Amino acid sequence: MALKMVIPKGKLYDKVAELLSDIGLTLVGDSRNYRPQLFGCDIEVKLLKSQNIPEMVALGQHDIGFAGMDWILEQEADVEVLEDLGFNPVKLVSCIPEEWDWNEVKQRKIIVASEYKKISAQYLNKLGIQYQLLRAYGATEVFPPEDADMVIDNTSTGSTIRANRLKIVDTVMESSTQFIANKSVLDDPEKRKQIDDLLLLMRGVLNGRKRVLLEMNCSEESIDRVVALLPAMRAPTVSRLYNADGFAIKAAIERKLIKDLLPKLITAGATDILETPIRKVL
Ligand SMILES: Nc1ncnc2c1ncn2[C@@H]1O[C@H](COP(=O)(O)OP(=O)(O)OP(=O)(O)O)[C@@H](O)[C@H]1O
Ligand SMILES: O=P(O)(O)OC[C@H]1O[C@H](OP(=O)(O)OP(=O)(O)O)[C@H](O)[C@@H]1O
Repeated sequence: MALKMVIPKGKLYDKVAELLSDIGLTLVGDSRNYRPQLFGCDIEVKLLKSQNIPEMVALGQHDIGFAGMDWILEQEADVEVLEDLGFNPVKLVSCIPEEWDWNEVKQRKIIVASEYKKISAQYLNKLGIQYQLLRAYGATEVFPPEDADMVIDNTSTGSTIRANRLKIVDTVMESSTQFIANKSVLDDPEKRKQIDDLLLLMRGVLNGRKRVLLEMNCSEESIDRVVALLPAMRAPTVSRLYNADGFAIKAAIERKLIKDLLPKLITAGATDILETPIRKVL
């Protein structure tokens, strides 16, 4: 039977669609079609609001899906988290009006607006303060000061918090997009194999995005200096140049090291340096 996959519409969609495309599965459908086709495999796809996904996967309506960790925890969804994809990172923060003193606010009973009722209650209970929770349905940051004393909401750039003249008092949790599965589906050997294969390819793509492939030439005299600079996955590949003195070197290097590494390689004697993206590391 076809594997059933649920994909978040909204903010999380683009990164998930890009990942699927990078593993060779292309989503086809217009933006109002919530049942796109996934070409290249036997997987049935449906789009849902990301808040509905953890519950639907836990119930077994869908075998696998993608959802923010915030909504997995908020719904206490009993799903298997297969991989933290790291996409769309946010922090859930508690905020009060900019000019208020948090130590004073803590002393009285406060009204707290949030879309995350369970996570908020757990946080506020831990603080040991008196509160009343108000379920927000978006635009949470606009509630204070007239309609609430505090908000607990997600933030990415912080611009919505600043624009509404709020300040952060605590980080309640961090969240990013997770690849999840229904727990009992993993007991089905055929579906398990399909899911494991998807996971292998996704991890290959995520690892590939962290690295680039560097190729360069160098002379006999500089080879030891150049190789010593290369923090390759294992050891760099070194081969002799045909009909010439010197070597060709190839190594997969962490992307974040490249900026500092390239000038050092040139100083050490590397020439003809090529940097290319890596699609997958398996
Ligand atoms: N500004 C943001 N940047 C990155 N991720 C976000 C941001 N806002 C929310 N998210 C994440 O997106 C998921 C869905 O949140 P939310 O309901 O706010 O967005 P949406 O349903 O995609 O958007 P909308 O309600 O505007 O259609 C959550 O897991 C949340 O953590
Ligand atoms: O830190 P920032 O980069 O400003 O992003 C955070 C804001 O983005 C989301 O709002 P959204 O645009 O989805 O509106 P909503 O509050 O109506 O859900 C979220 O709920 C925050 O309000």
